[in-house]
Amino acid sequence: MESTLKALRDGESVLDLSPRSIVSGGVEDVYGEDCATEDQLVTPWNFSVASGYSLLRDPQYNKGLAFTEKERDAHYLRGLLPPTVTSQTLQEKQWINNIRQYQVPLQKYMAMMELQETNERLFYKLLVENVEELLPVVYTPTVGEACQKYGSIFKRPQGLYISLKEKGKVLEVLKNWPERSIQVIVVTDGERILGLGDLGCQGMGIPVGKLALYTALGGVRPSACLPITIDVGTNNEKLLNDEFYIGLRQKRATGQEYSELLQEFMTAVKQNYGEKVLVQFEDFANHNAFELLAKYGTTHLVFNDDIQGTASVVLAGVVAALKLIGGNLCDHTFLFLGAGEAGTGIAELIALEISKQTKKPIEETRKKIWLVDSKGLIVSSRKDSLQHFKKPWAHEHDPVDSLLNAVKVIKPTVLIGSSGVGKQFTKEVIEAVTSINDKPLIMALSNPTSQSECTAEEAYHWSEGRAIFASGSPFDPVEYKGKVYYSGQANNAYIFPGFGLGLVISGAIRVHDDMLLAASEALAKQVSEENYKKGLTYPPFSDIRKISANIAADVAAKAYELGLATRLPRPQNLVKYAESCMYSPVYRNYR
Ligand SMILES: NC(=O)C1=CN([C@@H]2O[C@H](COP(=O)(O)OP(=O)(O)OC[C@H]3O[C@@H](n4cnc5c(N)ncnc54)[C@H](OP(=O)(O)O)[C@@H]3O)[C@@H](O)[C@H]2O)C=CC1
Ligand SMILES: CC(=O)C(=O)O
Ligand SMILES: [Mg+2]
Repeated sequence: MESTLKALRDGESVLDLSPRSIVSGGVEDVYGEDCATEDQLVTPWNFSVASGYSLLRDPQYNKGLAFTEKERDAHYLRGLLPPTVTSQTLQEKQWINNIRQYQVPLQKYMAMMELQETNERLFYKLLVENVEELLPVVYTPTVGEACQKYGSIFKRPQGLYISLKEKGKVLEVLKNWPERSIQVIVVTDGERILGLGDLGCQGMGIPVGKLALYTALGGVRPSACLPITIDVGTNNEKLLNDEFYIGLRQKRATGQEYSELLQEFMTAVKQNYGEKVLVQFEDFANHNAFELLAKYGTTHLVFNDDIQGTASVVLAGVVAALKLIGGNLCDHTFLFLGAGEAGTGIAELIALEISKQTKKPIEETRKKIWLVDSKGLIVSSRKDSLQHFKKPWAHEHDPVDSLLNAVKVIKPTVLIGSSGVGKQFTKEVIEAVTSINDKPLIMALSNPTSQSECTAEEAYHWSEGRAIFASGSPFDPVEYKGKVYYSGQANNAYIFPGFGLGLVISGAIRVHDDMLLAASEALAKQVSEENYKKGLTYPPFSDIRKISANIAADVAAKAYELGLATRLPRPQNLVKYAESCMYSPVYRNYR
């Protein structure tokens, strides 16, 4: 046995070693796995060059039946594949046919994950070319269900898990990841997964899904993307008692223990990947999210998707909607249900944009924006007990206990849902906002679909077809009184892939609010007359690669303008440059 292992190590041929009977019965295998008794140690052998069998099992290089005759000869694939040679296009057709046969969304999700794990380029080609159909599968709403059931559907690990057990060893853990040149990290601690709450370690579905979109929608190479889940425990009793739960079985660590792990993580990230790696915080609970962004925003290239990406996408949708609802941004009155990351993040960016447009101080422009939280309208008499991120929105007003009453007294022209709680835009609420406006702009941002403040059907029916509606998770077109209504998807997926690409291609070292405004403007500009005619305030996702290239170009331009870009000299045509940097999932030929 030892001689066999030595031969393998030394690269000698072991193919002539015929299996021999051994004393304990059975047949000796050359790797020593099967013949070892359970208490003996075995060596987990692997080959370092992807060829033959290992090439077929390498998701980065596998092409399945699309390996050419020449490649089959050159890479020891003869006999490992049936004789047919197919094209990537035919494989795509086969996969989409198969996926369409699954009735259950979670089965579609699992099939897509299986493809990602076995043939990465085919996965991305399928996703890029069927983006409107497959986005709801790999992303919201289905990813929400996948996270809830992550433990029971778990097959192979994806991404990197950093738990409290790794405290003091985070740099070593990062070094276990097979790729060295990482450009984008999406990290969660699983405490606020969509509107589904604390899913602990099972939140991993979110960084994995977001990074799949970084590649498919924004063209960042998959090997440059690293999904990370930081596991500090969970307060979700159901998961703690679930035999299939994959995370630490303890209550969440908080305070110093939490911040020390995060500090170690952020330090290790910079040490391992350098100054220009983008860290996207995703689905942290708001009691950590704002603090992490403020703390690391000055020392790292960090971006909070829920606060900043959402703000940028919603501002774009509101600006685009002005063509349909009339007026300038400063003429509108905004009312939010939900004053957390998404709500206050959006509110602040709208106030900033109005301030820039009107040259009025932001303290002034905030006054047209009102927020309702679980305790009612945020007003000055509540100021002392409010979390810090709500305080700027505590305007002078009598207390108002409910959303419906807030609509009646504030008389908003724009109603935005960012509460994480479904069905809050009731018939009465939508009727009230419709009674004030000819065309009310209603955005139900909460994900997944089950948490949406209302459905598209409810918005159009209860407003008698007058609402301009967009939602965080997609809804099918709705027919009302013989007319078909199309709603847009107000989701940060429009922004973060292009935004991140812009940071990466310019070598930006910090994120600045003006970049968010630039991304927002770039997105709003992409809404065409044809989209407006359908009542849409976002362009279709089918154009997302072009949209992302435009967003990336404008974000990069802003980074150069602000002196935050390090990739010099600045490319002349940033759109073309962004496009040229984008990953294409078409198969490569192997020599
Ligand atoms: N479409 C998109 O692109 C995005 C959508 N989202 C979605 O937005 C939702 C919220 O996310 P986020 O802001 O990060 O969450 P947070 O937990 O930070 O904020 C939630 C807010 O909603 C309030 N709230 C909760 N329940 C009610 C209720 N019954 N009535 C009134 N207010 C209520 C909370 O009030 P209190 O403070 O009093 O507890 C809090 O202010 C999620 O569903 C998420 O999926 C988020 C990011 C992007
Ligand atoms: C879309 C998103 O980031 C969220 O719902 O949290
Ligand atoms: Mg999120």
